[in-house]
Formats: sequence, structure tokens, C-alpha cells
Amino acid sequence: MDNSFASLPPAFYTRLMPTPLPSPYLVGVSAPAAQLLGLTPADVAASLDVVIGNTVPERALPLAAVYSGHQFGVWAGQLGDGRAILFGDVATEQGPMELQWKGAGMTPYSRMGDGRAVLRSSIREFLCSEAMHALGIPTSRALAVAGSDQGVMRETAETSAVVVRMAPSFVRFGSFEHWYYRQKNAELKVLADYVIERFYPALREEANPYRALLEEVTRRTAHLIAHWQAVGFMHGVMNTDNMSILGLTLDYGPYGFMEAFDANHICNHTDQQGRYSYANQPQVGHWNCYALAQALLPLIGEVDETQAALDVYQPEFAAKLDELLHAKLGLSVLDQHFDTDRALLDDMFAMLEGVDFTLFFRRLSGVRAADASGDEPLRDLFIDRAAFDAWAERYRARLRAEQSDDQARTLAMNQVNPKYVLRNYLAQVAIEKAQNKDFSEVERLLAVLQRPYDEQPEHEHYAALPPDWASHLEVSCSS
Ligand SMILES: Nc1ncnc2c1ncn2[C@@H]1O[C@H](COP(=O)(O)OP(=O)(O)OP(=O)(O)O)[C@@H](O)[C@H]1O
Ligand SMILES: [Mg+2]
Repeated sequence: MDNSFASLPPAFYTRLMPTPLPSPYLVGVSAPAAQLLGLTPADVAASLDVVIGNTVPERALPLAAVYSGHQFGVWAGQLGDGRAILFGDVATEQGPMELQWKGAGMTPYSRMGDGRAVLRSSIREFLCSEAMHALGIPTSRALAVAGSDQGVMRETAETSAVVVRMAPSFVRFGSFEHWYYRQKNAELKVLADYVIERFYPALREEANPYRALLEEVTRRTAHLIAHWQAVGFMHGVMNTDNMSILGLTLDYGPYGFMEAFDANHICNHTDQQGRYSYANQPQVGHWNCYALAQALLPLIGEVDETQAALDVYQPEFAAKLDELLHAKLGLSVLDQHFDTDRALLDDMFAMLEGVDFTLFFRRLSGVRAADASGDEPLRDLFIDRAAFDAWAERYRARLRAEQSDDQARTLAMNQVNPKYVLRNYLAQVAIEKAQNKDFSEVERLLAVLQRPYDEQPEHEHYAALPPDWASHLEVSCSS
């Protein structure tokens, strides 16, 4: 174990130890995440004291990093790892992975917080990190989650937990904004050079590596958000301190997956203005890149160059989303169908209002090019059957225009339209059981979500529409 971040000057972090928690218990381990570290789930279970942060691994250099950020569009000043502690990085086949405890106690950046995370939100972060990875969406990973009965106060009394998460880097847009707003250009440069050297080494050859960095991060962010839109993922708190410099999904708080489609859906109950609604995510992604651009401007030097790097956002986002949506519909991206496809997609989203997002796309693969014989399971999702029938006829015509093969298309579509996503109510069931010390549902649900594209006949009910009680579930920033 190493800690490359600790090689930065001391102004970037505070070295400190996690605060122990009494009588820890293991809540869940991700086998694929463990495997990445060359460990088995049994190895991780045997290291429960490390998972909870009561034992610090040999050669670890625990630290909390400083960053700032814009929260809900407003400059929030200094934030920092208020409850996350980075303890080192290890070599894996996917390159070095940093390891963090989230919820391991107070740091100098805790502000009003207690440095803890509750079991509820820790299970949500654990499950969704691994679910997103299995969906093929760039994300931080989660190795394990452990709990303790030590109480923590939120809206109600809850108990503590710690997630061990992993990513090549946890540097955020806000890590750069921090130095920009303090007018510390030397530190800004140190951080940018560190990120380029370690994560974007090819950019060193560019005429202006800082401009190239901005462009690459902007591109990755645009692609990430295209993935979110395509799978119906809503992050919930797209503050600049939650935006990864590697274009990863970071900080699983009040996120949600779209169920009954509503473009303006707001998954975070605390977000009353809907700044981070599904429909707003693409433009917020751009806005966040703009905040990063502003922070990098002193290094890039030229406003025009900075603007040019930022300008890749719209076309990159549009092209990526177009590619992903075509794949979801089993269509090739072909110039001669550009206008037809635009209208087909627009009308699809209009028709989708109120229809379950995940089930719609999964069942779409059953539609046959020749006739309506495969429509029924999909058609059943619609109240306005006539509208569906009319759209399905146009879709069929488009399939025939590229001589689409039903069998091949069904297979391909089922590789991109998940059958299983982490619906809020599924997480809630697992959480309630875990709160009663039954962790079997966390394990079962994780196993289902690790194969989101596979038919799992024994787990059919995990793909079903949410039950009535689920409509009362609310998730907020409280975690
Ligand atoms: N319970 C807490 N104790 C201390 N600090 C907290 C707590 N909850 C949130 N914070 C801090 O408030 C800021 C914003 O919180 P946010 O919910 O975005 O992050 P987070 O979920 O704690 O962590 P991360 O972004 O690392 O996943 C961060 O600086 C975070 O560390
Ligand atoms: Mg955060």
C-alpha cells in the first residue's frame, strides 16, 4: 500500500486517524471489488476491524483532503472530507486504486457534521456503486460496508456504518476551485500537474496540457451524464464537490432510478427547486464544467482556449446520448435516418410519461420488425394503447428500413437495457432488514444487481413494478 495523494504538500490535506466504532459487524462485501484487490470476500470479512476503521493497515497514511465547491449553484467556500478518510492506494489490474473509509469520524473539515454516516445511506452507497459498475457506468466502487450500534442523530436516531470505497482518485472539481478562489495559483498548478501526471499522462505532450485536461474532463463528464440519462439515473446532488476529475459517478446520496417516467422528476426531497431534476442533469453537468474551467483559467491562460475546451460538452453529450439511445432501441446510427430517428425518440419520450422507464426499454426488445405479434408485454405498460400502437408502427418501419434481424437485435438490446436496477424500494427492503441485523437481503440484492442484463428467472420479482407503498418513499440529503 502506498498513498500517492500524501506526496502532495501538506496544504492539500490533514493527516489523521479514523475514530474507532464499538462492536463492528459486517453488513456486506462485494466479491468483484474484493477480487480487484486480490482478495476473497472471506479475506475482507476476516479484516472487519480494517473495514470499520478500527485498525489501520500497515503502510497506510490516512488523511482527509481539503476541497471547496458550489452547492446548489451557490459558492459554499471550504468543504473537504468531513467524514471520508483516504488511507492509501494499491496496485490492481485496472491501475492504482485509492481506498477510503466513508463515515470513519470527524476531520478538520467536518464543520457542523459528526463525521459519521448512517447504516441506511451506507447500504445505499454500497449497493449503487457496485450496481453502476455492473451497468458499465463509470463510478467509484465499494468494497464493503460495516456497521456499529453507536447511535447517530439524523431526523431520527439511527446507527453508524462505514463504507470502504475505491477509485483511482477522489479529486473533485471542487479540489481545483478551492485554490482558485484563494488565488493560490502555485497550489492550483501542483494539483493539476499531479492529476495530469498520474491520471492523464498522455496530455503532457499537448501544447497546453491544462487546456487539454479541461477538455478531457469535460468530455468524460458529458459522456457520464449521457450514461445517466440513458439508464434513468438521477444523482440528486450534483454539486461541484461531488464531480469527479476522472468523470466517475461519485457520492451516492439521495440518488434514484427513474420509475414512472417524468422528465422533471426530482429524486432528492431536499432539492425543492428541482435544480438536479432528471431533465436538468445535462445542463448542470455543463455548468459544473464551467466552474472547473473558471478554476483552471489561471493555468490555461487564455479565455478563448478555455472556452473552446468547454465547448466540447454539448456535441460530446449529444453524440454519446444519441449513440446510447440508438443502442437502447436496437438501431444503427445512420445519417439517412437522422430526422426520422430524432422524431421517433422525441415522440417516444413524450409517450413514455408515466410509464416505467426500465421495464419499457427491457420489453422493447420483444417487438418484432414484421408485425405486432411481440408487442403485448410492452403494450401492457401503457394506458394510452392507441398512442403506443402508432409509435410501435413507426418503430417497426424504422427497423425494417435497416433490415434489422429480430433475434440478433433482441440479444443486443438486452445487453444495454438492464432488467434489474436499484429501485428505491428494493434498497429500502434491504435496509430495513439490515437495521434488524439480517444482512441476507443486502447480499441477495447485490448479487442480482451485479448481473443487471441477465435474465434471472429466480429473481423475476426484483424486476417488477414498485409496490404501492414505494410511492411514499422520500430520500433527502440526510445521510
Ligand atoms: N455527517 C457528516 N459529518 C461531517 N461532514 C459531513 C457529514 N455529512 C456531510 N459532510 C460534509 O459536507 C460536505 C457535503 O456533503 P456531501 O453529502 O456532498 O458529501 P458526503 O456524502 O459526505 O461525501 P462524499 O462526497 O465524499 O461522498 C462534504 O464536505 C462532506 O464531507
Ligand atoms: Mg459529497
